[in-house]
Amino acid sequence: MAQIIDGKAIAADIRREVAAEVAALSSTHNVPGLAVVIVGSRKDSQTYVNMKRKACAEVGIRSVDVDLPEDISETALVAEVHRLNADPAVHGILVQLPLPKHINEEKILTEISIEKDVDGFHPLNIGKLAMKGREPLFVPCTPKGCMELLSRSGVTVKGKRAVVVGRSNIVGLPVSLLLLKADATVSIVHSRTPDPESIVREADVVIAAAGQAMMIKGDWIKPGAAVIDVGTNSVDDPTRKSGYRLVGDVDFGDVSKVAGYLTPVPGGVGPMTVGMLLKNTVDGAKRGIVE
Ligand SMILES: Nc1nc2c(c(=O)[nH]1)N[C@@H](CN(C=O)c1ccc(C(=O)N[C@@H](CCC(=O)O)C(=O)O)cc1)CN2
Repeated sequence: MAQIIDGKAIAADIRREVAAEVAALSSTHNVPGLAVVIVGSRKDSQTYVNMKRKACAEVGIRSVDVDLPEDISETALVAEVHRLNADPAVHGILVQLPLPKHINEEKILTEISIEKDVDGFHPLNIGKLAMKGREPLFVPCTPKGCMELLSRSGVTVKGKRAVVVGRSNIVGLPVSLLLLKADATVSIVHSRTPDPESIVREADVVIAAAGQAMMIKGDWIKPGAAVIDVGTNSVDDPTRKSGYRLVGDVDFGDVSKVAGYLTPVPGGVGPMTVGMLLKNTVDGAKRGIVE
């Protein structure tokens, strides 16, 4: 049976570490500030933004709440980002994704100052992540959380075969680059890969980020492999009051019989996304202090 990696507990450790750093910074009148920007009223985005704002309050980060209407123009949103870029009390800027269809996401992410890009999505930060010998100012939160879950569980990736399932800009691509930087031998499988099972079966480390509920079965997994499930898919569940439940990209019951390590959904990677955002904000604040 796999050892279950408790993302909630590891994220709580990270929050304690961040809170101690925030207290030290605040004692020298350098309170870290995070702008949390939401456009529109998507329910899932509101949930995530509320989680981020609450987490800031818990660790002592000053959250600057920016709630903008669904029909805001791209020009007005860019102006808002520029205002936050210029605000010395703001050390990090987080624009919750996805944005409404009429706004060019890439344009907005490119306008965020790279020194405040705590999401790590600016093309310059991603570019540096992709280059050997270069380090980005910030690493995207979910991929960074995956690596942290592995290292804090004693799983080394150096010299191992790692397979990433999915190639999104938010998770699949950056986590592949992080694994490569950590000296793993990395393959990416995606919707156009023939016979993905046979490639996943070679992996010592699997990162599942395809967005397909319970796609990865036990017979895809090499015995003893470490499996990190990034999927958050809601499926109907009439036995629940809400009528649904969250499941990952991994068939948890099946894979737990084969894998060496496995993250649950919920309670695995999700809480780490917020933990890493807090950590990035503190790192940004420390970098911004002029002695
Ligand atoms: N600007 C960004 N937008 C989005 C990001 C991001 O990193 N930056 N990631 C996702 C959503 N996300 C954070 O924004 C996020 C997703 C899930 C969780 C989480 O803790 N999930 C819980 C379950 C929560 C629930 O019950 O609904 C878990 O997995 O245990 C946190 C943050 C897209 N947008």
